[in-house]
Amino acid sequence: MDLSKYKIEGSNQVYYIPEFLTRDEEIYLIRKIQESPRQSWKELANRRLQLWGGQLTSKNILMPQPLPSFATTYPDIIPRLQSTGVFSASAHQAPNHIIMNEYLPGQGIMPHQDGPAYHPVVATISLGSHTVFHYYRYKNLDEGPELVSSTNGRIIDTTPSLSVLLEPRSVVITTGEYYETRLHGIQETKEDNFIATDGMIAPRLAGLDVEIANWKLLGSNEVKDDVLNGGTLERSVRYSLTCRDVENVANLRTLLARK
Ligand SMILES: O=C(O)CCC(=O)C(=O)O
Ligand SMILES: [Fe+2]
Repeated sequence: MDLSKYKIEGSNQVYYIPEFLTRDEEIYLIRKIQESPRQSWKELANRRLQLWGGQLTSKNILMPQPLPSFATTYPDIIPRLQSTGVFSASAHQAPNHIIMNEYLPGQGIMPHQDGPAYHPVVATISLGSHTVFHYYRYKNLDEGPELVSSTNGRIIDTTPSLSVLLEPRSVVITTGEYYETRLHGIQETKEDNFIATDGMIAPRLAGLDVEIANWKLLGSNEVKDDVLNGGTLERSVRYSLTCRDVENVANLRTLLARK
């Protein structure tokens, strides 16, 4: 697959592919998720999630479990992600782990980094609803006194450095410094309002007043019209599949050594 045409302008290491899954595949996956037993969910304070492919130990070793057939076979998400080439240098040349997050309207995820357990590539598939995904950078120590928020003692610049509108069925692939040195997050809002431009320059997200960096790559004409004409998109329930390759996987030898 020629990924270069999906590169988001202004990023050089983030790719956006609309319609990565078909509508039928999306409907099937959402049905499988909604049919899953209550105990397969992990409840967090402000959202819930499932782990597909196993749990990580405190030392970042994956205790592997088979991925469900609705990730490997129908739809064949794993081979499809492999065909993009972004996992060709990872330990298993394929994602072996998926975090499936559920977001109700008004739910989001605080700016964070994904950490060292994974090969530094993440593919995030959206189902059911759009969202707006922001990348943030840390401030340099010499940049201004307005200390707004921090993690690990470092100050996060609260103005996103890149903002991407994720349509249902799309995948966004984060690599390079966007994985290794930036943070990412989703704001807790029930709707997204856009500021129209003349169609020659990027439309903007109201409130934060940042550009929608992937506006030229959007797949749905309805979404594109809304975004370009200063419309509003209401969020509905979104399921996201965060697909990564965990480098260290437990085998019999590592299991015995743990004792
Ligand atoms: O749901 C998303 O789009 C992002 C999820 C995420 O960042 C994570 O699970 O680490
Ligand atoms: Fe993340």
